[in-house]
Amino acid sequence: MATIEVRDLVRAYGPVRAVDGISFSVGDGETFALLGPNGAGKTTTVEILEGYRTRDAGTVRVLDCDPATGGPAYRSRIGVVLQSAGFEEEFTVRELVRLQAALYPRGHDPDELITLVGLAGKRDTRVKGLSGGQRRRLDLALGLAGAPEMLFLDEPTTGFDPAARHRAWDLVGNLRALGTTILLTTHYLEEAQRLADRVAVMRAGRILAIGSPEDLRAGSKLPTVITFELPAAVRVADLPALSAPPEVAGVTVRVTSREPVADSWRLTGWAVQHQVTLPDFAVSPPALEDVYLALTAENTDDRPG
Ligand SMILES: Nc1ncnc2c1ncn2[C@@H]1O[C@H](COP(=O)(O)OP(=O)(O)OP(=O)(O)O)[C@@H](O)[C@H]1O
Repeated sequence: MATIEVRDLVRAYGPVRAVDGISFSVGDGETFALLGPNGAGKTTTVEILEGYRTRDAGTVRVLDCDPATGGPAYRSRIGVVLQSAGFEEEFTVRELVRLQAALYPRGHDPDELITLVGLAGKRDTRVKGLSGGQRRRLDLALGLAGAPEMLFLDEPTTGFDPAARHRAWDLVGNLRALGTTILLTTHYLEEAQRLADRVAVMRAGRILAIGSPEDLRAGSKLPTVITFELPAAVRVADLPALSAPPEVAGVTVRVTSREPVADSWRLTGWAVQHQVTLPDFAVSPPALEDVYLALTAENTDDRPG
């Protein structure tokens, strides 16, 4: 069953078609990421699904409701974590989470939630005393306070330090394991690769590609790259013939390989035979980030504005 169904969605701001006829669906319990450069139309799409922005054309169903007409009853079933929520600076973390949870018929226990997002030590701290990353964690706690059936996360880890980001990923992973459907926007491709079952890459209001990160990587036809350090006693000309000529930068050799298995075998077999080591030997298939960069670079943005 689909939790989100979007068909031919259009939203324009004057001459700018911010969302230009997109269609996608998100299954029950699925984590789905919208990716794309600044101005691609992600936030506009998400705000329409949340019921906070009107659409010009197309159909939208979320949790079997039309967000445009669902009103407070619809919004009490969804959780929204915005990029920059304005807080009442004088409230403490605990007071804010309690207030938020009290707005919902089946809100979470505030103390459990505060612990879940890693703010237990800041429970009684006023908002004005929180760091940027701690405020984002508070955003997350507030978005979850109503025990939502569906969660919208708009760039949830922007401004997090690496450890906090990993904790947030674990948290989203736990929510996902509990069956919460999650729609995520992010500029961190590693985050999408880590969290999302499927992603849609948007640009200029359109969806350029949609699928699981693995499907997009496999379908991209981008090459696997083999790298290693050239030992002092070895010249590039000594290396075996490969599917592509090696490129050398300093001591690093890079092969943009079309036959990664065969090239790895040729190189490692050659090294063993000649009793040399190839320091830092690595075979790197294309990452989601490579696919994203190739997709968004190929399609020029000719939209006015
Ligand atoms: N209120 C508005 N009035 C006029 N134009 C707008 C408005 N909101 C967004 N736009 C335009 O619509 C387009 C899509 O914007 P949107 O915020 O949806 O993109 P985004 O993909 O979320 O970008 P970002 O990654 O920067 O958050 C942009 O060209 C933007 O300038």
